[in-house]
Amino acid sequence: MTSIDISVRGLSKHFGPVQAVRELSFDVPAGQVTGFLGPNGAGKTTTLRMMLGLIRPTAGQALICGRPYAELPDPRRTVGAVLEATGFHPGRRGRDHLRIAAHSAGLPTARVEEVLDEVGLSEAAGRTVGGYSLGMRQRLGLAAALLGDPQVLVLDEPANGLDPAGMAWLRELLRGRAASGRTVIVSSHVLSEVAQTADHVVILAGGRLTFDGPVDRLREHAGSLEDAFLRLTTDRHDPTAATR
Ligand SMILES: Nc1ncnc2c1ncn2[C@@H]1O[C@H](COP(=O)(O)OP(=O)(O)OP(=O)(O)O)[C@@H](O)[C@H]1O
Repeated sequence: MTSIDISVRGLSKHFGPVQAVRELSFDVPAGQVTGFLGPNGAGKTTTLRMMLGLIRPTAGQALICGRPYAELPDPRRTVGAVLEATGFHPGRRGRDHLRIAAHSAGLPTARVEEVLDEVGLSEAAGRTVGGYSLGMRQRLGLAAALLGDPQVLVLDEPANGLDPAGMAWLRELLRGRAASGRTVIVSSHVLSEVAQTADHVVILAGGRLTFDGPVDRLREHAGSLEDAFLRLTTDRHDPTAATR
């Protein structure tokens, strides 16, 4: 039986009158890449932030390895997350950013060179982050998330700023982690970006779940993946759309 590393149950979030996430329930299995998809404003980032305990749900809960994020005994080794490739000190070298992150998380600084190599930033590690491209900042964020070699990786739009070679590299890295039994959830508003990487897809529209199942089942919804995605994100009231 597949083990479940993240379970979301009845999760809702209102920001005043805005219903960002509505009664969302789904599981993220271990050993797979789960694509978390939906158009702009669908509620993806809000859901990921609730998973990571950064915002409080209006209702429901998200559990990681059976517990709310705040109750994980060793969160840095359990979950690595990249929500946005910002917040880096521009005058700090890439390597120093990771050393500080490792130190403050109680992780061995020896991991820094390993993750730099893993994300292809070893050569640029001595340069200050202010001179990094968006793609390089994405790689640095990912390196920080990998420091604790976590079981679960949560990535919000990690392909932003990556060139085609960078996308191919990211795909391989995520597939490799899933193949070693770890869990990856990766959000995107572009289906084609994750279709080749994901085994499992969760789609949101207007804060609601419209699809939850294997990528192959998504293909059965329409002639092409793009048609399926459009159908599932523009016709929110189709009662047959949400599948398990
Ligand atoms: N702090 C906030 N205050 C008020 N409204 C918010 C807040 N955060 C998100 N929202 C609203 O919640 C809805 C969902 O936003 P969210 O960022 O979760 O969507 P998303 O699917 O991640 O979109 P994108 O692909 O554009 O990043 C949007 O209508 C957004 O404007």
